Amino acid sequence: MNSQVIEGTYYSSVSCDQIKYAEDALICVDETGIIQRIVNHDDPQYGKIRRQADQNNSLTILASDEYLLPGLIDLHVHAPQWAQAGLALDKPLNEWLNTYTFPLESKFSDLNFSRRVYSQLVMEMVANGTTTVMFFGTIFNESNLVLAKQCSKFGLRGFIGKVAMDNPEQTPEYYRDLSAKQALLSTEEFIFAINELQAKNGGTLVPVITPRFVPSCTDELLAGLGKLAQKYDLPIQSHCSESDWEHNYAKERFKMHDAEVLDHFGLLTDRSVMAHGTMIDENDQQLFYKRQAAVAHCPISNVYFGNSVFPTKRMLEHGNKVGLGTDISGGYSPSLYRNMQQAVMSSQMLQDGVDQSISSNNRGVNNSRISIKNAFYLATRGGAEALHLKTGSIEVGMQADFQIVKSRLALLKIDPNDQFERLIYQTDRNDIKQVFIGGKLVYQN
Ligand SMILES: Nc1nc2[nH]cnc2c(=O)[nH]1
Repeated sequence: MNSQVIEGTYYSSVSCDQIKYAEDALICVDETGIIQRIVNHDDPQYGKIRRQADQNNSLTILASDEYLLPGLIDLHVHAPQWAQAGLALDKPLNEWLNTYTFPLESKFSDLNFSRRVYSQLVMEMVANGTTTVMFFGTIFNESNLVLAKQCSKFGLRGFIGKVAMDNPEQTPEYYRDLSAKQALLSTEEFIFAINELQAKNGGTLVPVITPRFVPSCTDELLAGLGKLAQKYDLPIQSHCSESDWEHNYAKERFKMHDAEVLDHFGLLTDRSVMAHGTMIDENDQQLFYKRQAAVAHCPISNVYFGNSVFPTKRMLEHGNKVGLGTDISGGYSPSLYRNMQQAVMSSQMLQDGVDQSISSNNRGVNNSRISIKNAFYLATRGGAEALHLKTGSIEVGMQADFQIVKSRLALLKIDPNDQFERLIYQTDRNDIKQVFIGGKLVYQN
């Protein structure tokens, strides 16, 4: 039984280079929120299915300048940092963390403050067409549960981590887990609490093992978190070789690269999503591939803190798993559209190089440019594959996570591929008319 039928033109990613497009299709969603059937205009059943849906009041008809797209998947968000999005991005990562970010995150022991920030953040993400998010919370479980409840309230699919950080040499006394043991206990309590909430509220709420990054954790904590991930078969998130500073820190402390350290402690698995990776080399890339671990590429944030451009094209060509992240608030924008645009722009700069005093032959890295289709893949299918979720594409059997986008300035008649490119470059929050998660309307503009 269809509980809902959407009639209109849709775009969906088929592979990293290919999109699917159909005009005036019927997207039929069953009562469990799964896409049950897609009926093309020339299908003999089209008229009958449309008529039935119309009679049942379950037909939504898109206007000729509206498009159905899959909901976007944000693989890297620091939820508490929404309160400072756009602040102090001229500082290097280490200074930004110590001067702005740790003091801010320490305020989330206040649950009223947490509620104010998280209700606005979750609403903002959904309004930007994002339907699944992998979040870092804070070290405070009660506050992390406020975030989880806000996700449930809006229906947002939330992967949420209690941040673990216990290294006295790299974290301030006012914002640190008391010990590795306490951080592990608190992580385990958080896993139980999220599982309970998920069982009660339904939707998708998943606890995530979250060592902040290698510098902020002791060996005991990293090892313990690796064991917890294995014991409960959970996703893992952290940062990996985000900047020169982080990359060199791992080399000094462990005589290894960040990726190898994470692997050594059992934190690089096929359920891992590691943010940034701007400094990873070919060996690290092979290791990610071998473990089937994903990278959350955060192109806006990388401009500020990355010290280099992530080699997206190289990773995709080697078959590595890659998705997209806003990295609020290393990235100032909650919009994955802004990040898709930036991913393409940054890749072009990697290809061309940026220092005009170097001859053009030697200035950049050949074959680095990605297309808007590649970027759309990262924000949809790539993210879903990283999280092992059946969402991110408009296909039978997938979750009905959708957005309806209104195209502006349709002044020219152009071909569907060009129209798609324009749509991804031009869309912003105001153009997103409706958002559905699991077939349920969760946002209306
Ligand atoms: N961008 C970013 N990198 C980090 N590395 C450790 N913590 C953080 C954080 O909050 N943001």
